[in-house]
Amino acid sequence: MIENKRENAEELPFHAQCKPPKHLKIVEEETKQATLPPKPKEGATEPSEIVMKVKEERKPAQPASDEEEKKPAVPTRPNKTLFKRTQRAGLQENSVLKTRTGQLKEYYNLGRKLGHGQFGTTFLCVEKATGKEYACKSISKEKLLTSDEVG
Ligand SMILES: Nc1ncnc2c1ncn2[C@@H]1O[C@H](COP(=O)(O)OP(=O)(O)OP(=O)(O)O)[C@@H](O)[C@H]1O
Repeated sequence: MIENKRENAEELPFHAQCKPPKHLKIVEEETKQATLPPKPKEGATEPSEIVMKVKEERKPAQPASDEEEKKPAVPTRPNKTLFKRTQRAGLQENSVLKTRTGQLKEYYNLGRKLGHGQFGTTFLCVEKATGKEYACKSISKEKLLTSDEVG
């Protein structure tokens, strides 16, 4: 069939005959890469159809490898950590005193509960030495940001 076409092609105008042989070479290379079973060369008369079949067979095989490659690139976890940060008190670890100050109750008398917020509870407390009143807010350590999270 091909040879017949080529013979006929020589009789036709020159510009109409150059392209078909080039397409046939490209299609044969792609079918080999896809390890398709050898097909009769009768399909060679319609190279565009063969190309479509090769692409369709590669699609189901590629999503698995694509997902593996995309997994580390997809920034889903950073978004989750950002979401967690908004749930925290916003206090940084290094804003907490490093030195021991003694027991709170050693210096203050804890009074009634004034109220509570999202991150902790606030109590009235009175300084023993001066009798001055303060609001003392108790925050869970889990609500504090670590230095890693601040970066
Ligand atoms: N100095 C204060 N005097 C009197 N009441 C106070 C004082 N500070 C806090 N309170 C009471 O305690 C409640 C909780 O205070 P807090 O500072 O924890 O509120 P918040 O900022 O909404 O908390 P969060 O930041 O954890 O959501 C307040 O709504 C208020 O009623």
